Amino acid sequence: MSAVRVPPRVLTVAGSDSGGGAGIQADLKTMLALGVHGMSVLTAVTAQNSLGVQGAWELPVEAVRAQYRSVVDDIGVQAVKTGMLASAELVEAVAELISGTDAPAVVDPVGVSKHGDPLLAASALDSVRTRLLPVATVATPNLDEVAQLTGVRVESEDDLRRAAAAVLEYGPRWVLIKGGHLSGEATDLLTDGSEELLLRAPRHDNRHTHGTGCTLASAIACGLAKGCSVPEAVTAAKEYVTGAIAAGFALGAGIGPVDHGWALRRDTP
Ligand SMILES: Nc1ncnc2c1ncn2[C@@H]1O[C@H](COP(=O)(O)OP(=O)(O)O)[C@@H](O)[C@H]1O
Ligand SMILES: Cc1ncc(COP(=O)(O)OP(=O)(O)O)c(N)n1
Repeated sequence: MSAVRVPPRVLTVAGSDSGGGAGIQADLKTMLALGVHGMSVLTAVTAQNSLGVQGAWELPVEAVRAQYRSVVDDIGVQAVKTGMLASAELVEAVAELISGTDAPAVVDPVGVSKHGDPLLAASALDSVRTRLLPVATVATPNLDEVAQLTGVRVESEDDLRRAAAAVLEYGPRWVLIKGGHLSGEATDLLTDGSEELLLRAPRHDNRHTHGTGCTLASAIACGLAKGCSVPEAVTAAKEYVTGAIAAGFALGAGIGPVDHGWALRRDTP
């Protein structure tokens, strides 16, 4: 009789993207593609498509707490990933829940969508700095989020180091500064303040990049849940997101999604 295999379990705490390219939908697709059991705590609902965000509604704090407790107290988690948290109240509640959970946390401090639509209230920035970043195993800000959180503007690869140092001041164990919005190669910097890893990938000339940040952060959480070190998990996640961007496809009239299924097709003869 063969033993029943129980896959690692990963929880995403994030908002819904009705268009299926980012948010909870991107996270769960990434988790399926990378062989873990994905679970979700919904924080907000967005009406969203390839053209932008047409509306957003956050959930009550008690609904977020209840979902989290249902999952963690019964099923258990090997890693948690956070995305859109919308308000200071939700940021603080989620930070408190994570601090009481014995699992690594990947914090994607989502601020605005690719189209410039706000996904986090300006009044929540301080809670992200002082409550959420300190409980992160890895924080994954993009360049706009770094500027919002620290005031550091990144225009070159050298600036990535200054940005990373500024984010580490808030207490995450590691920070991955995503250089996807820089010109040239798609270079990200991972550091814990002593070890440093520059992750370079060719820039794909593909406009269908909706959901890149959510996909990368979820893939990191999957690696951590499988027992990888942070540098190993980030290296594998970068390879996954790069492939997903290369295979991104047109949907709607605007920016289409990355292709979460590309690795499944590669791995399935
Ligand atoms: N056109 C691209 N080609 C290759 N990699 C990219 C491209 N755009 C973004 N990336 C990579 O995708 C990941 C997510 O980065 P980014 O798009 O900056 O995040 P966000 O979606 O949070 O704005 C990073 O690893 C970044 O380097
Ligand atoms: C509901 C929701 N959450 C997060 C985002 C931002 O996703 P990201 O992966 O950073 O991708 P872009 O929106 O920048 O393409 C979102 N749009 N919606």
